[in-house]
Amino acid sequence: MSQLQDNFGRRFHYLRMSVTDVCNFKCTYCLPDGYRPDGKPKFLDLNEIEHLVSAFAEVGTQKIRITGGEPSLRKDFTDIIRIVKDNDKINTIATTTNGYRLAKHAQEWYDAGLRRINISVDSLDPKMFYQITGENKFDEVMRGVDAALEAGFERVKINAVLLKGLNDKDLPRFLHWIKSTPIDLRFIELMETGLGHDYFKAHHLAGADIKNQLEQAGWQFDTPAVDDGPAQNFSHDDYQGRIGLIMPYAKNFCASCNRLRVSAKGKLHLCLFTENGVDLRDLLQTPDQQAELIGRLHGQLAQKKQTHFLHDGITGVTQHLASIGG
Ligand SMILES: Nc1nc2c(ncn2[C@@H]2O[C@H](COP(=O)(O)OP(=O)(O)OP(=O)(O)O)[C@@H](O)[C@H]2O)c(=O)[nH]1
Ligand SMILES: C[S@@+](CC[C@H](N)C(=O)[O-])C[C@H]1O[C@@H](n2cnc3c(N)ncnc32)[C@H](O)[C@@H]1O
Ligand code: SF4
Ligand code: SF4
Repeated sequence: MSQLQDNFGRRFHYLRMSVTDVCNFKCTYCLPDGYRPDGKPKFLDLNEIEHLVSAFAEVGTQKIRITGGEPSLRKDFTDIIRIVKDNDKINTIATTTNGYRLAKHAQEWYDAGLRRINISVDSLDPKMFYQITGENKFDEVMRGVDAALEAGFERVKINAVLLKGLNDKDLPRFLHWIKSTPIDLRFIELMETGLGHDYFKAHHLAGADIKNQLEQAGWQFDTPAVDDGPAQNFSHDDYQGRIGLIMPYAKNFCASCNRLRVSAKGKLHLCLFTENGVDLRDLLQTPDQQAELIGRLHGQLAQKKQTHFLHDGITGVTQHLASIGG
């Protein structure tokens, strides 16, 4: 089967698969009032996930990131990892987590086949962490980071959303941490979402400010590999860790887009800020639907737009990133 490609020559070998919308944190930029169930949600079950993974693998997907909401809230999270691992065509299994179950389960997830883990830590000041996430769990999450480092993951990345007036004084602490800790630290520019307009106005901070500070301190830009996504990465001889910047408002950010998304209820999203999701669930019920499912994927790829429209304040269907897994 042919590889998924859009009309702009971009190839899509990376699937961000959301497995739940539910989250136990209340990050002020994402779910400030916490998760609000909409009826009794029925998220993709293990069979549907297996069929989804199998179809995407057939059309060139090599990397799957399991995301959410908080993916580790699923009781069958380890089984989901195993399902992805059982597909020989997928060579990278990753997850993004708020880290609250990591201290207990890092080794179990690694043993099931998970190899890369991104953990959200918006501040290294426990009080600020609490203020941003609504949860007083800084120590627990940091124990999780240690457990991930010990479990032997190929990559441990830390995500911090840049927030004016909140964590914008934290750079020295973060730098001190990665001097002797081999993690990839990523600063993510706050993105506007449907419900986050006022928050965005109050707290958006351009990643370019951090980039200037890093360059002045001798950090070197790492030339991206062909298949790298949109993050800009930097390294420094005096530091064991590296730094990545995700700057979605920067020029040409979307040129290297290499990822597709499927929501926890089985909708394909061609972009994080797409106008609507396209239902795949009716074709996830039995293995013999795979050819039809692949046909739908190819048909949809032809509709993918060149960029997002965030500069015009158009956030599409995305009310908050927990609804699509970031
Ligand atoms: N606008 C936009 N933001 C993205 C994209 N990919 C990641 N991000 C942002 O970066 C956040 C963190 O991404 P992660 O879940 O850590 O995954 P990733 O950046 O793909 O990580 P790697 O696979 O390790 O490169 C997401 O939740 C988004 O906020 C993208 O394609 N477009
Ligand atoms: C939606 S969360 C899902 C996974 C998990 N719950 C976590 O927080 O890591 C994925 C990522 O999206 C980021 N994120 C959420 N809302 C955002 C926004 N408005 N702008 C930029 N990043 C955002 C979070 O910081 C997190 O790193
Ligand atoms: S960013 Fe992640 S941890 Fe925070 S509220 Fe959103 S889904 Fe939950
Ligand atoms: S904003 Fe949309 S098009 Fe741009 S990189 Fe992200 S997912 Fe791809």
